[in-house]
Amino acid sequence: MNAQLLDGKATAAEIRRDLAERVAKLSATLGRPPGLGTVLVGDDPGSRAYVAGKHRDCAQVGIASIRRDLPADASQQQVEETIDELNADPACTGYIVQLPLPRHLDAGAVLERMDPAKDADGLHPVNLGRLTLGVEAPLPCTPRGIVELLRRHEVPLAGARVCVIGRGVTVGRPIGLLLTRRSENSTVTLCHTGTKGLAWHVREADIVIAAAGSPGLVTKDMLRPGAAVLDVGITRTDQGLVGDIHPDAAEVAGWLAPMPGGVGPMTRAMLLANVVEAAERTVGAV
Ligand SMILES: Nc1nc2c(c(=O)[nH]1)N[C@@H](CN(C=O)c1ccc(C(=O)N[C@@H](CCC(=O)O)C(=O)O)cc1)CN2
Repeated sequence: MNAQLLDGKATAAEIRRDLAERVAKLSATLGRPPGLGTVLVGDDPGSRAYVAGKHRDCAQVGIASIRRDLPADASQQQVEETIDELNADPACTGYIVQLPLPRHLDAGAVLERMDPAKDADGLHPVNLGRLTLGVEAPLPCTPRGIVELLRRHEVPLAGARVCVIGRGVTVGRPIGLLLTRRSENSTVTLCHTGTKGLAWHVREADIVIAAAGSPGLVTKDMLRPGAAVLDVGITRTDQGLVGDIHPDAAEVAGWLAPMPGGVGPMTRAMLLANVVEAAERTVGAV
């Protein structure tokens, strides 16, 4: 079987073109462009690269960038002061705190201190609560990107059996909430390190979303032929970046979102969409 490519790079480029038009209109209405803030603590190369990518994307669609970089030994108080500053800054439409934070910091307390209306990542407890209740809220970027990618490639969602691997807060937990909404109507099994018989769960699934950070975890023998397979795992090795989906999976998958080029670019595009929508809300356009 030749898997159909779920091309996140091309899809994200389409989304950015649409967003650039909306940003131009918003900038005219507001008298200034919407602004995205980022808070980066420390010098993890991956996190630095993701933040740099976010600001490049902003420049491409006309969103202003506000960047706050703090040293790896920044205190909880310093980080929280930065949050207070962005909460109060009228030029900042929305912002994100790049995760993970260094271990000495209380990430939960940092996220909770954000103004939920400026939470461009949809990771504030209030917004995750709204998502749980089915009330409108900014959606976490990777899960939103996954749903958008599946929809735009017409992968059937209603009634689909979805196996999610990984229970992290940015992907695994919220993707189940999105896919089980009435509008998606999928049935989700959330697998994690305590799951017995992972291969059995994967084989039952029409859609497999691997976000475990375990290189090559899902192999072709585990998959139902024709399944849609999305690789969200990224592990940095001496050989480069490695995903959770073994390359041989392409032989049996019906659709494949590879790493790189699948879900990652969609994560970036959805962050821009969240900022644009937050700005549109301030002018009553949505
Ligand atoms: N505050 C947040 N922190 C983190 C998030 C998040 O959504 N919000 N997600 C990840 C990191 N991330 C964005 O922040 C992210 C990860 C990967 C990609 C991406 O485009 N990946 C490429 C491959 C990697 C590369 O080229 O370096 C791809 O898949 O094509 C974008 C954003 C954790 N932290």
